[in-house]
Amino acid sequence: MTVQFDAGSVDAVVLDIEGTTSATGFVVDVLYPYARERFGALLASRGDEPEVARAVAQVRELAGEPGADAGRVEQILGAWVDADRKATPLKTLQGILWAEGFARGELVSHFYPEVIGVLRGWSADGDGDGGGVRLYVYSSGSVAAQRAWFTYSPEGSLMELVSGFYDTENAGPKQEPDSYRAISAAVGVDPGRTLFLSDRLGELDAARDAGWLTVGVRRAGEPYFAAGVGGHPEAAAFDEISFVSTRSVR
Ligand SMILES: CSCCC(=O)C(=O)COP(=O)(O)O
Ligand SMILES: [Mg+2]
Repeated sequence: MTVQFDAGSVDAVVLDIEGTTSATGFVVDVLYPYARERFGALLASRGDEPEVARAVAQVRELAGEPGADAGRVEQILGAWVDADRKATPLKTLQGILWAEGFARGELVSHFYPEVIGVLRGWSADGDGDGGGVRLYVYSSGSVAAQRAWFTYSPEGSLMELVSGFYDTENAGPKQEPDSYRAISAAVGVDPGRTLFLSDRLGELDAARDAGWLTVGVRRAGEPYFAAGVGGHPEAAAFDEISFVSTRSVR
């Protein structure tokens, strides 16, 4: 279905990644195994690095196992991956490994075919003055992972398109309205002029509760396709969403 907004009524578009800009299948089949195979070595040889140590302490706390050794922490992480649990310390540790994998050229991110071109158009607004909407990312994947995702795309770096990155650490859980309020405060854009694109109803509801505009992105084959997006406007792809000028030309 097509969704139109009045050009000038939206200042910021905030993007979910998995299931929205990009295929869940790629995340689950490529990224998850890549990190999982490397958790053991990370915990064994780099457990003293502050970011790793902090995440491991959070794993122990969340699991209620303060005495968990490195082997047990690895097991817990594996169980969370199997359940696709979006736990912040899991995402931190995955993000460290993915960012290094992208930088080494072992990973290249995935975007649905129309996404990059549409984002370029929204960002530039098509008239050459670069005065389009500002683009942000809000994903359960860590900011480090998001930055690598947009740096190592199949079309090279897209970092110039993105004005800021938010995750469950710097904004909060994605199904809580307060997380969206925190992002609004950080980016300085009116909630009513901020549009969130996501595949998950709980996230869309939370964003709407915070006063944001929403579009549910329902792509065939994605895990949340059947669940639908409730009463939110919906689009099957980014090129079904447009910003249309209604100003009359004299
Ligand atoms: C580059 S982010 C990796 C994807 C990921 O781990 C994830 O949890 C994405 O969840 P999202 O909130 O984008 O649906
Ligand atoms: Mg998603």
